[in-house]
Amino acid sequence: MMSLMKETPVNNDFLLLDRMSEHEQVVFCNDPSSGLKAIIAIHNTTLGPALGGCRMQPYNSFDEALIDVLRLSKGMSYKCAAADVDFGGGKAVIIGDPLTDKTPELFRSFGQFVDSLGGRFYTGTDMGTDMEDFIHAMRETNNIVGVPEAYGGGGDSSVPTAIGVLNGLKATNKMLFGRTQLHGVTYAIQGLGKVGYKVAEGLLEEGADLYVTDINEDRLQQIELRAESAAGSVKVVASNEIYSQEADVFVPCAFGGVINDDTISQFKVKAIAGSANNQLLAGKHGRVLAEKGILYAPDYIINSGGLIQVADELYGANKERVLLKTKEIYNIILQVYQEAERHRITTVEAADRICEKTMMNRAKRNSFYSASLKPKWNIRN
Ligand SMILES: NC(=O)C1=CN([C@@H]2O[C@H](COP(=O)(O)OP(=O)(O)OC[C@H]3O[C@@H](n4cnc5c(N)ncnc54)[C@H](O)[C@@H]3O)[C@@H](O)[C@H]2O)C=CC1
Ligand SMILES: O=C(O)CCC(=O)C(=O)O
Repeated sequence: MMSLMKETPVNNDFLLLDRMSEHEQVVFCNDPSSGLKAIIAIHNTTLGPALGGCRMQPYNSFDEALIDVLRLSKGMSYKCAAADVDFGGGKAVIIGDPLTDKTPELFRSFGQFVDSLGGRFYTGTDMGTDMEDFIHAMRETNNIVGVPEAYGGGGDSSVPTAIGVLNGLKATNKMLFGRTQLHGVTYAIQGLGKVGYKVAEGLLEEGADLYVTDINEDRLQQIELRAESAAGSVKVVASNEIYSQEADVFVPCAFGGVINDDTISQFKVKAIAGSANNQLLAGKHGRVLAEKGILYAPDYIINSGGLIQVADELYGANKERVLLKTKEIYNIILQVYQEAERHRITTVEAADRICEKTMMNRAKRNSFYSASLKPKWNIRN
C-alpha cells in the first residue's frame, strides 16, 4: 500500500483520475430539486464496509471538494486500521455553506444517495454538519451513524474524539517532559468547534494555560466565560497569530493542510497534536517537522475517538466500551513516538507502517469463503 500523504500534483483532469485510481469508488451526487451537490469517496474496504463522516463546506471549486474527499477517505482507511475496527475508509463532502444552505430535503437527498450504495458506506457528522442533520438523512437509509441517543445512536461523536485528543496530549507530554499531566504545559488551540471546544474545556479543567482562536466570536466568548470558573487560563489571539504563539503544543482542531511551509516557519512549539483531519499539506511536511524537532501526533490516530464510537454504534452503542477503546489512543500514540525514535523515521512513517501491516494481514486472512449471511457488525439491516 502506498504512503498516506503521497504528493500528487493536480493540474489537469488526467492527473486527477490518476489520484482517484487509489480509490475503489467515487460517487458524484447531484439533485437539482434539493440543491444537493455532494461527492462520496470509498477508498478501501479490505477491513470492512467504508465508514467516515460527511463534511459540509463552501468549497471554492469542484477540484477542491474532490481533493478533500479523496484525501479524507484515504485517511479513514488508515484510521480504521489504527483503531482496530472492522471498517474501511470512506468519506463524503457536501458542497455548500453550513450556515445558510442546510435544509431537511438536502439531507434526505444525501441519505438516498448513501442508501444507493447498498451498505458499502456508512456516514455521520464531520466539520460543518451536526447530528440533527442526519436525523433527516436516516429517514432514507439505515447507513447513518453518530445520531442522537434518542434515535438509537451513540450520540455526539465529538465527545470521544475530544477524549482521544486529551489522551494523545498526555502521551505527547510523556514523550516531551516524561510526565502525563496536562497542566504546566501551554497549548495553542485552533478552532473551538465541536471537538476543539471540548478539548479546551478538558485542558482548562486540568489547570492548563491556553491560547485560542476561532473565526466564530460566540465560541471565543463562551470559552472565556468557561475559563472564569476553571483552574486554567485562556488568551484569545487572532486567527493568523495562532501559529507563532510561545506555546508548548499546537492543537489544530479546525481544518486540514494547516501544517505547511508557511506555518512551519512560524511554529515555536515542541509538538503538534490535535483533531483536524489531514493536517499535513503534503507528505514532505512530516519530515520537515521532524527536522525542526517538532514532535507530531499523526492526525488519524489522535482523532480516532469519533470513529471508535460510530463503529461501536453498529454493534449496539456501549459508552463504557467506547471509553476503554478511546483511552487506548494514549498507548497507540506513545507506541508510534517510540517506534519513530527507534527506527529513526518520522512519526507519520511509523504510523503508516503499523496500519499498512494491519491491512495487509487482514487481506491475507480473509481470502477464504464464508457462508455467513449477515455480517456481525450490521445490526440495522
Ligand atoms: N467531529 C468529530 O468527531 C471529528 C472531527 N475531526 C476533525 O476535527 C476538525 C474539527 O471538527 P469539528 O469540531 O467537528 O468541526 P466544527 O465545524 O464543529 O468546528 C470547526 C471550528 O473551526 C473554526 N474555524 C474555521 N476556520 C477557522 C480559522 N481560519 N481559524 C480558526 N478557527 C476556524 C470554526 O468556526 C469552528 O468553530 C475537522 O478537521 C474534522 O474533520 C476528526 C475526527 C472526528
Ligand atoms: O467522527 C465521526 O463522526 C466519524 C468518523 C470520521 O469521519 C472521522 O474520524 O473523521
